[in-house]
Amino acid sequence: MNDFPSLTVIKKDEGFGGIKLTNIIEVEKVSKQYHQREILKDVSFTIKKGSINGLLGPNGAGKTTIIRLLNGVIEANTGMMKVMNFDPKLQGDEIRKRVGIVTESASLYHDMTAWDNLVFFSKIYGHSDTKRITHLLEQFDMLDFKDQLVGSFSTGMKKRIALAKALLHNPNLLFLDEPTNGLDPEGINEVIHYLRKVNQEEGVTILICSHVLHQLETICDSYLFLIDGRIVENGTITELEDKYLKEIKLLVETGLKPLNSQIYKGYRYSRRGTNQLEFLLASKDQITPLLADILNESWVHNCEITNRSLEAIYFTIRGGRGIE
Ligand SMILES: Nc1ncnc2c1ncn2[C@@H]1O[C@H](COP(=O)(O)OP(=O)(O)OP(=O)(O)O)[C@@H](O)[C@H]1O
Repeated sequence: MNDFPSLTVIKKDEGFGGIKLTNIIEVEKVSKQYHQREILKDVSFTIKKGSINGLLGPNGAGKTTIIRLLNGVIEANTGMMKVMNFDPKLQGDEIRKRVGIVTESASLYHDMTAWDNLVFFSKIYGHSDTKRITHLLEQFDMLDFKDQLVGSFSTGMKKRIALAKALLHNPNLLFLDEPTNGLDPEGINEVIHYLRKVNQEEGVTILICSHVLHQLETICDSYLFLIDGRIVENGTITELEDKYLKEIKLLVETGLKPLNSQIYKGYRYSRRGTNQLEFLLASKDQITPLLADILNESWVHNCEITNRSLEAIYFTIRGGRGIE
């Protein structure tokens, strides 16, 4: 445990976009029990500074427990954790000063205006700064609504104010617990848009807990899969695809009419619509030669890999059992 790596050491590995990144969170062999029941088992992972990460797993997997441990709200039974080089067991206050949290309930006062809520919480945080509040309301396109009661807002607007609240004290790290729950597709896209903005413009590292996989696909750099209190897999989507996507399903919109109803030039396919053929390929390397062959004979208007989703990968990891 004493050889736990220091955050000040630049790691050999390259980060996202080729930039060298340090780890902002390091977790090693952590377990947590409640009343002799093991909730987290031998959990180890790292989170790189500046990245957006999905902590994915079904209800009861232990996601919220991990967030609470990282914030020093509860203590691990065994193992080692470092958050920004602080030990949550001993230096929870230091961590909480530098971390923003958005929980499902958002904890806003519904009978107060957006502005008054943010002023109230910034005073509690000891960061009473109206410029920061105005900036955040602008960032989340809520300045025009600052004098309205939070209780009158849509779920999406409340989420935006909850995000602003979590960012009042300029945190380095943001934890989000099920941030898209209760939102319609438009609201989900909005939250994802704002999270990306916060990550890019303020350099905030983000850890998102969710059991809804497809919503996170467009935003996360890296994923952790937590099942029954264990991290069963982690990596970027490319790493996970390389490991788990053993067969590619390629849907091609084309005028091609192969003579054989099952095989075209050695590639297995099935017809999905008048101008749609779905090919089964052994790897991505077969896509270019297949398309070149088709284009020799006919037109192609579109093509897409249909089984590369995070959900498909999750099902492979989990052996076909559903996440929700
Ligand atoms: N204070 C507690 N005392 C006893 N058991 C607890 C306590 N907190 C959580 N648990 C149990 O630990 C397990 C993991 O809970 P946790 O809330 O971390 O899961 P989760 O992955 O966040 O689930 P969800 O997606 O439903 O929020 C659950 O079985 C839960 O009942």
